[in-house]
Amino acid sequence: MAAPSPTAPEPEPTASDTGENEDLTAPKWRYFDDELARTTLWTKLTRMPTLTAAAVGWAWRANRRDLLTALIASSVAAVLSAVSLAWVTRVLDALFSEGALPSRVEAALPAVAVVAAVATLAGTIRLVSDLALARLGTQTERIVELELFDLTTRANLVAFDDEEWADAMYRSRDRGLYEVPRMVTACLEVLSGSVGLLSLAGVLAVLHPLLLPLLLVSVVPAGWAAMRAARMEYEAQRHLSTGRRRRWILGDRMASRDSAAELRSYTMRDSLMADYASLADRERATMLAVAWRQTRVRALGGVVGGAATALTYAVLGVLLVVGAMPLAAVGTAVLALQRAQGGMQQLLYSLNRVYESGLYFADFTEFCDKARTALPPVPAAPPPGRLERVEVRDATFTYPTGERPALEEVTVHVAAGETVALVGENGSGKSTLARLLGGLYHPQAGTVDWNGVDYARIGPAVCDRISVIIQDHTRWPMTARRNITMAQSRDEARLAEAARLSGTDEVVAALPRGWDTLLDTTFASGVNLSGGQWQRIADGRGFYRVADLLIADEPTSALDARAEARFFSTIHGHARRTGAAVVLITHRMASVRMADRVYVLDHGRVIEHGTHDELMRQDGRYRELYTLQADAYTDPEPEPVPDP
Ligand SMILES: Nc1ncnc2c1ncn2[C@@H]1O[C@H](COP(=O)(O)OP(=O)(O)OP(=O)(O)O)[C@@H](O)[C@H]1O
Repeated sequence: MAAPSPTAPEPEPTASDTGENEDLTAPKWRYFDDELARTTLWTKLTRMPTLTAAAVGWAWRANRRDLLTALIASSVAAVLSAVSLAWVTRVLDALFSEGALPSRVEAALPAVAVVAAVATLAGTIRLVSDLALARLGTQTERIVELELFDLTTRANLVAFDDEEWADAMYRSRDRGLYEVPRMVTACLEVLSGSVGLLSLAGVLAVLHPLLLPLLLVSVVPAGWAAMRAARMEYEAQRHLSTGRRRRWILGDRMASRDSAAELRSYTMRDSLMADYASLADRERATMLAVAWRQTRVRALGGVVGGAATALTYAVLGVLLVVGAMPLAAVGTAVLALQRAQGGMQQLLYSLNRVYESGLYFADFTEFCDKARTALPPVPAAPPPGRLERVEVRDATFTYPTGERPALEEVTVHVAAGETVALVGENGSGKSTLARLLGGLYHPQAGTVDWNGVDYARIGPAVCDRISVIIQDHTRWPMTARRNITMAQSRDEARLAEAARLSGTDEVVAALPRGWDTLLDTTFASGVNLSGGQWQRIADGRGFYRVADLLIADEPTSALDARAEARFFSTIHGHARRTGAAVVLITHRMASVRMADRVYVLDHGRVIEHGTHDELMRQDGRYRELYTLQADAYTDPEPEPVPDP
């Protein structure tokens, strides 16, 4: 396709160019939204026992004393407030009795004292319960977090390449982590709310059995309206969530340092602002519509509820007139019904929360169970000894999402004191083989042995003897020192040596606080490094680790020419200097020459191997790749100068 001429007029950006019409399909973390939208109150009620039991289990593990305190205190407080109500009848009895007002008030005083004392006690106990509940929430959050990260940091690396597993982990981290404590709190609220309602129902039943159906009639309309309004809000949030996330991402791009340069050079401002405004308008319109519909539902609930309350009071009036209930009992019943209405609304709200959080909670526990199956097996062999020889034999490895093997029947070996190079074109399987050698992946067929013992039998302990300079190294948000020492103990002499070998010494010399400089610009004292400087840090990390096998995967891709030359001369001497085995992956063919052996990979298979000289004589892929690169550095033949 011909490139547009620089003078041609710019075509107007279309809606899809600006992202307006992009398909904002529901993201994976809104996994349960459709299910939530379909479920009825009955489904919620039937799933309550299982969900509650599981949540109480977590709370029990978090802090059983707080759990018991919250449970007992909230139930006692609920019962006590019903008891105080029962005593209100006596107060009213005394006040409505025959006689002079002062003597009636005097007669009511003991009951008033009891009501006040019981209400104060109930309030105090409720405070204790609230405190225990708040403590329980944070403690549950803590153990849930620890459980999740314990599993994610121990699971086999290959699990992260499984899309389903990765999605489940994302959901667990994104929602599960905070839904579990919410679920615990909501469960306890449902339990105490139920006790409260039961106690109030008991008071009403004592006053007159007919009051129980009246209670139901008076709370149902308001409860229904509350549920409907909550559902509307929830569905609107669900509908808006993807757009919101997109708006959030756009906002981030417009305010972040990383995208600031491209935003300006590609003049993206107007287009991004337009996208942002259109998403914000859509959100505002939806929320206004919801507010209006909620108001209508609440009004309807209010009218029907008002009618139901009027009916209730009418029945109470009839009971009073026919002498079925004394005036004092009717007064208490009015109070009890009002309290029960509030309690019922709160209970329905908590029930809804239990169910919503419960779905994410169940997903979280399912993920934990799944993650436990992805943990490395218990080692069947003792920790490995000093390396003599690592050997990959007939190894075949396929990624969980891979359609074909990334490595097929690969056999390579490296002995202590040797340097072996892996070469091949992009995607030929070099990094995958490096990860097999590093004990990070295990082949589905064939073996990887350390001194003749299968890595699978040794378990993660094999990593203690290996140092890997990873191609996509991590920029750890820690000090320069910790970026090199990582989890190993601090050794200044080794640190200085690793820094010298990798060129990190030059980087650190220019840092404001030297080794103690924080390499993370999200903190005020943090600094930013260039890509090549980060590469030096990653290389230094590889040299610092005391290891029998050093695997360097593209360790110089970001280095300048001088740093690269120094690195290769260092790494070639490393095996001889330390007695370690070195596996080097690089596209710089000139630096492969010095390796003791070179393996050439193609489509996951080893197609050639030998020394540089042997491979050059074979006239195969190695020679082709080597010559291609060497030619690029050779001056073209000078054109013959024509005779004058
Ligand atoms: N996480 C993954 N999930 C699925 N397939 C993967 C994954 N990582 C790599 N692959 C595939 O495995 C094959 C080998 O990839 P690998 O990274 O080992 O190649 P490489 O030789 O190191 O490439 P490069 O020179 O580009 O670094 C490729 O086809 C790649 O697409």
